Amino acid sequence: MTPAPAPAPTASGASGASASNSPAAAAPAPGVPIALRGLGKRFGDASAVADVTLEVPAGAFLVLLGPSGCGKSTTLRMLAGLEEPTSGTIALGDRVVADGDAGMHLSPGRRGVGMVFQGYALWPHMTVRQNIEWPLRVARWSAADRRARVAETLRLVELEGLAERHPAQLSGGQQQRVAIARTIAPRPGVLLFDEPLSNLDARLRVDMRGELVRVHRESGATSVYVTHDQSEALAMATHVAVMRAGRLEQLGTPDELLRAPATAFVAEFLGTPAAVLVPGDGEGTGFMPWREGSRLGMYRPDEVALAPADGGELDVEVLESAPLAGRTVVTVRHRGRRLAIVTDGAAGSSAGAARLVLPASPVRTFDRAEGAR
Ligand SMILES: Nc1ncnc2c1ncn2[C@@H]1O[C@H](COP(=O)(O)OP(=O)(O)OP(=O)(O)O)[C@@H](O)[C@H]1O
Repeated sequence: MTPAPAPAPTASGASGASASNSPAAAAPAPGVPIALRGLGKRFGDASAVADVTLEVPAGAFLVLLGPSGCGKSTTLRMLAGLEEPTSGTIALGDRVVADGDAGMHLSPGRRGVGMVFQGYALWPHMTVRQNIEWPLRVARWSAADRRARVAETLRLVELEGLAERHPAQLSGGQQQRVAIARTIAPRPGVLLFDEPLSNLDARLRVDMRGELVRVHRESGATSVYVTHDQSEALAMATHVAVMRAGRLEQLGTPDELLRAPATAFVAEFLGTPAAVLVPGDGEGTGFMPWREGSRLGMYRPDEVALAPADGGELDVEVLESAPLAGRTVVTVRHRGRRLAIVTDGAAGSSAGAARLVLPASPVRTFDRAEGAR
């Protein structure tokens, strides 16, 4: 990935008395590139994040993705300034905001970051307008600048008609939008999101994804978004950092991760359904599926087929079939591993013993021991 040229870092909205009375208050804040170098966090003897190095350009939408406990939230909290790294550095634009080795740590208010939490707490006694205006008052924006920015932010989140309501008079999704508006109002150069959609119902979650990405783009900020939901990550991200046990497993665009996963873990974590991984030995057309093999061959779920009678090379047990956009996802078990393949029509939907036909060679192979790390 080629980082975009770095724009001059902003003194940035959130803390800027400089924004007050200034025409600059009406200009979009440029996002800043984010660079983590050897970032680590220990809690006593336990390592929550270890040696994470990554860089994204200004305006990126970076998603931190991984299973529960892999260190996503801790990484985000270090970016926000809510946790101090125990090693490594965080740079926002040209500014190093935390250095774990040197014990240097800028407070959250001095970083130019805005954060949207899962449990967004709006002030219940304030109207929507007053809630959004609050951080601008704290940052000492002038009354005229505040009025203009609140109107602009209300338009951006499409809440113009609800400005005089109180939070209790809003739906969950509308409250979430107020929380987002309040965060982006001071024009932070970096927006941080910690599973902000997890309290919403499934339908609203999908609608809000699109809205969040639009708000991100129009705000001009660089965003970092934590989720364990891979479909959310793939739908929203310009860059995905897959984390595992505190470490960065792979950084790439959604397309790169799906086409060229660096590890078996990434291949199995991403995709609907995920790639089919089969133990065996050899490479390319020489790859032979074999139970004791030291490698894992990766195949695309729609290139593996159920074999006609007497055909096929891989004994499996069909567990279930489910429709997916006019095709069928067949879930099978092979030597204790659940695999899902995609077939046309409703073929092979009956449960029981079956065989699979594999393409002539796997897309790629992984070291099996590494995959099981
Ligand atoms: N304040 C703390 N004190 C001790 N250990 C902590 C603390 N915060 C997090 N951890 C540990 O650090 C590891 C990473 O936690 P973190 O919350 O970053 O994971 P996560 O990927 O965000 O998980 P989830 O998706 O479940 O929120 C976990 O093992 C967790 O128990």
